[in-house]
Amino acid sequence: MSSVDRLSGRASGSAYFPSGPPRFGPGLPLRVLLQVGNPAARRLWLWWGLTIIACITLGVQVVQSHWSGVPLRFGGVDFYITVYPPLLLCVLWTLWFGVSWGAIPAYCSSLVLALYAGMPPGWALLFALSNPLGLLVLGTVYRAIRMPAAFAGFGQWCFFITLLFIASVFGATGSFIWSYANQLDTTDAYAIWQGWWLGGFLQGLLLNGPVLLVCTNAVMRWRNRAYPPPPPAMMEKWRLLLTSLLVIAGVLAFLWLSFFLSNGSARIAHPNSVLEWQNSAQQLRDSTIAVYWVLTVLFLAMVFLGYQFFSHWTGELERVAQSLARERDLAELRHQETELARERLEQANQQLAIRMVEVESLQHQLLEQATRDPLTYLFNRRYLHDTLPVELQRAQRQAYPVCVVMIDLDHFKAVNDRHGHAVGDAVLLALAGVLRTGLRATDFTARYGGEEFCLVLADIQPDQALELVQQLQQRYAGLRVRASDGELSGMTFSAGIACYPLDGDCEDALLRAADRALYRAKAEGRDCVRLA
Ligand SMILES: Nc1nc2c(ncn2[C@@H]2O[C@H](COP(=O)(O)OP(=O)(O)OP(=O)(O)O)[C@@H](O)[C@H]2O)c(=O)[nH]1
Repeated sequence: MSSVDRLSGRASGSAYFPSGPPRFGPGLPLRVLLQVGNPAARRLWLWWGLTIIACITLGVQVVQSHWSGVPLRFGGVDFYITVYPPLLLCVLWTLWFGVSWGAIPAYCSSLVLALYAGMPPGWALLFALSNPLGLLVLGTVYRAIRMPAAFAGFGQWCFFITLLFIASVFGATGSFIWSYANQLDTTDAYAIWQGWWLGGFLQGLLLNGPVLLVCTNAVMRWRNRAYPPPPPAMMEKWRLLLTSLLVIAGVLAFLWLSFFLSNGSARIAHPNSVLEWQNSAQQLRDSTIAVYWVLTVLFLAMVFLGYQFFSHWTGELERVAQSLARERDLAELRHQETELARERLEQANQQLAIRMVEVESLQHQLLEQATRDPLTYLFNRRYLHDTLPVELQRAQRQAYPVCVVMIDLDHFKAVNDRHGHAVGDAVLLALAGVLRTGLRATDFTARYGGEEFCLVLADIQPDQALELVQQLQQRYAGLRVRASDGELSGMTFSAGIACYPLDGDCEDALLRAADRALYRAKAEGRDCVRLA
């Protein structure tokens, strides 16, 4: 049974006792008898009604047959054993279904019995309370402690015997009312009282005991099936308080009633004779001592029961507290672990995001390095070879011309030789600037070799391309590049133009055609542009 079930309070038989045989829980309320449509309620009506009738009949039979106080000699001492069959049935109903189920038949039978025996109605109403008082103690304590219903094991039998003894003593207080109402003398009163509680105790032990042993489990299972018990509630606390108060009240009432009625009996029996009065007084003293002995035993039994009760409850509470603490610790641990895992995951995610940015940047750098010329930062030859075929396919699909222009600087070696490589680089950078800014967004420039450049001009006619390249030549010629001994100016380049699809329909053919045109431009004096 989980703590959730405990907290939600769902009916589950016994939340504090997750497994094992059924236990005595709260009594079945009498109002279940109102559910007339319920077959279980009809069965209860039948059996309970029969019980009430049987109790009344048997009660009357007790008076008719003079069963109260059957003498029994044991160890030289006379005992009087009262046989009271209704109590047998009432004990069973009390334990199996609740105090009301046993107390009502017990009250009815005692009342009818007393009236039948001629007791005045006022006394009869009081007298009939004695057996229900004993049953109340029996049933309430059993339910408050929630004893197992199995009646197996030494401890449970000790508990049953002890409680049965107390219940019998309480139940026997009626004997004093009986003696007083029938004006019996003190000796008879104590004999009846003794027989009454001893008889109740013995018949409970010898006759109820075996029935309880054999039938309780089955009856409780039937009851739990027909009426699922509610979960244990804090109500048990006031049940405990009520039980304790009842026990104390019962003892006080017992003391008061016994001495009061005994004195009354003695006076009634010997109104004139002093000697007999003294004898009666002596008997009263002896009897008082006997009563104190009983009370001592009663007290010890209560201590035993109290100890059982508190050890049971403190044990249960400790177990529940420990289990809750364990669950709480476990939950805290799980929470901490989850938090830790969440933090680690967050850190890992952050690291991953940083790495992703780094990888993306590296990829970008690699792509740049792979496709750009490091000096001029124009595209390189590899990019040209990757892109030109794609551009030609697009031109083919959309049917527009593409011009490929090969540019080669004139006498560039002389620049290097005369001014040094740094100035040569500056010249290359200056031309790259002219090419980058002089073309449309759809065109691109690649550095083809050392001082060779290749332009790819989309959707342009050869004469337009010629015009464009000549403009570039003019801008290049107008550049001023700083050199060690002044400025370089009037620089020139030669160019050859090949056009798709006129001069070739693939990259190789176009490049070769443009190269040939360039060669012609060089051969024809440089600083000029030739069409393939
Ligand atoms: N500064 C510099 N020089 C380069 C670079 N790449 C190639 N060169 C030089 O470019 C020169 C090319 O010389 P040539 O092939 O003889 O051509 P040219 O001197 O321009 O003569 P023509 O092309 O016939 O007009 C060589 O001196 C190379 O060293 C570079 O990145 N930087």
